[in-house]
Amino acid sequence: MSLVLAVNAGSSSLKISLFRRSADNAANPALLLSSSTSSIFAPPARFKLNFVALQHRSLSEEVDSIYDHESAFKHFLYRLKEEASVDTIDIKHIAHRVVHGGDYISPVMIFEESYHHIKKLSDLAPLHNGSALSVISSAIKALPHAKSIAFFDSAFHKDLPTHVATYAINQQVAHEKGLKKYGFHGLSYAFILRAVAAHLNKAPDTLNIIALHIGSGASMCAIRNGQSIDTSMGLTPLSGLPGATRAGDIDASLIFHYTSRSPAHMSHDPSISKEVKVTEAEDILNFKSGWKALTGTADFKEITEKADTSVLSDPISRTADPNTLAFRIMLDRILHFAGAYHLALHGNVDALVFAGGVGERSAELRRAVGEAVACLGFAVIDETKNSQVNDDEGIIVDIGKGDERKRMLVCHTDEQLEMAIECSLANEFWV
Ligand SMILES: Nc1ncnc2c1ncn2[C@@H]1O[C@H](COP(=O)(O)OP(=O)(O)O)[C@@H](O)[C@H]1O
Ligand SMILES: CC(=O)OP(=O)(O)O
Ligand SMILES: [Mg+2]
Repeated sequence: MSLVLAVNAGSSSLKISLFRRSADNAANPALLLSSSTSSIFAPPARFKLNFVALQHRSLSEEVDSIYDHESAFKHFLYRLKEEASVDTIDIKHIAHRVVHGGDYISPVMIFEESYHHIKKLSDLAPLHNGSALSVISSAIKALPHAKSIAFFDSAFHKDLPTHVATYAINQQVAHEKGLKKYGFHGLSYAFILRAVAAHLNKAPDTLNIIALHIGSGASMCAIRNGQSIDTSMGLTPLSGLPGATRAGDIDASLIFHYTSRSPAHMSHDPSISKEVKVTEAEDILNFKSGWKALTGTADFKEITEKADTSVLSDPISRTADPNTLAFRIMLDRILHFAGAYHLALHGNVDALVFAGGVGERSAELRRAVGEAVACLGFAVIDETKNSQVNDDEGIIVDIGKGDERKRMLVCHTDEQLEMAIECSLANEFWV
């Protein structure tokens, strides 16, 4: 038996699915079980395991001993041994989501060289690559017979137009240091493209999509003829939309002012800029910002429940309530990119697609975005369909009122399944 274990280390979660590959139907790996550990850095972490092959028997527990991705992975292996009749020797491949691939534009087997390449990129994805590597090392130790393969988030954006990928800085330095827009959430966008193409019965390379992946990390992507032509994250997953603990786009100078000790000190000491340590700046912008910094919670559901959504359509709202403000900021930044991507696609858009933990679950955010983009010719959201979207529905849910205008869709994105499909189809990994 050939089993593929697909492991997705997100910034706040570890999602793992186990698939069976059959050689004569490699494009459709069969899901055997799935697991998710959420709130990894907001203890207690919640661990869930769902045995699809066993009438969906499931297990859900709070686990005090989980405090990072590696301990979450170890807990998964422990539960796999205890609860599932899976012989781990049958796990022939482990597909790992790695957020930053740098120059790697297709999946690679983990050997010493590729491991160090990913490690070198850790500074460019501080919430991700290190966590993924800790899980990769742990997996190699626990399942030494299996091939570990890295699948990169950045790969989907490999053909970004040069003018989109280039920052307006000294180009010699940019080339030497690889300072350009890479873009992330690519496994999710590849899955969304695949799923929307199947839903609309169109070839992926004819599809134009504005995709929103809104989770702890949030980004958007303009897809033209099946290819990413722009995306909101950049050199690192920090830029673009705010996230749970990420600032998103700011004036780059802000960080120098943020970290200065006091205005008096600043005006008298010309060497003030030397005080700003890169690590401190990154720590602030990646871990101590975002909607958690605005409201005190990383849980967008709680923010939505407390926010006063009645002020959303007021263009000059001056709300000071933190939850309303956090919601309003997300909406504002999403609309900023939606407008830009609509133009980049010359208004020729098949669908706007919501995905990610927030995108798939926040009917309020979808409603607010829907009301705003309707003026661009998108289908009006059917509130009954919108409020009834749930995790158990099909992969794509059409929440529009059913006309043939630009569609409004929700996609239950599945980065693990995307990796399993890509892994199963890649003959070079099966020789
Ligand atoms: N019902 C909900 N409404 C709004 N946000 C939600 C809901 N359920 C979960 N979320 C948010 O989804 C986010 C996690 O998204 P996810 O895509 O799973 O994260 P990760 O970036 O770790 O992959 C969390 O910020 C959580 O608060
Ligand atoms: C790239 C990124 O931000 O990923 P995640 O949303 O899984 O944290
Ligand atoms: Mg994620």
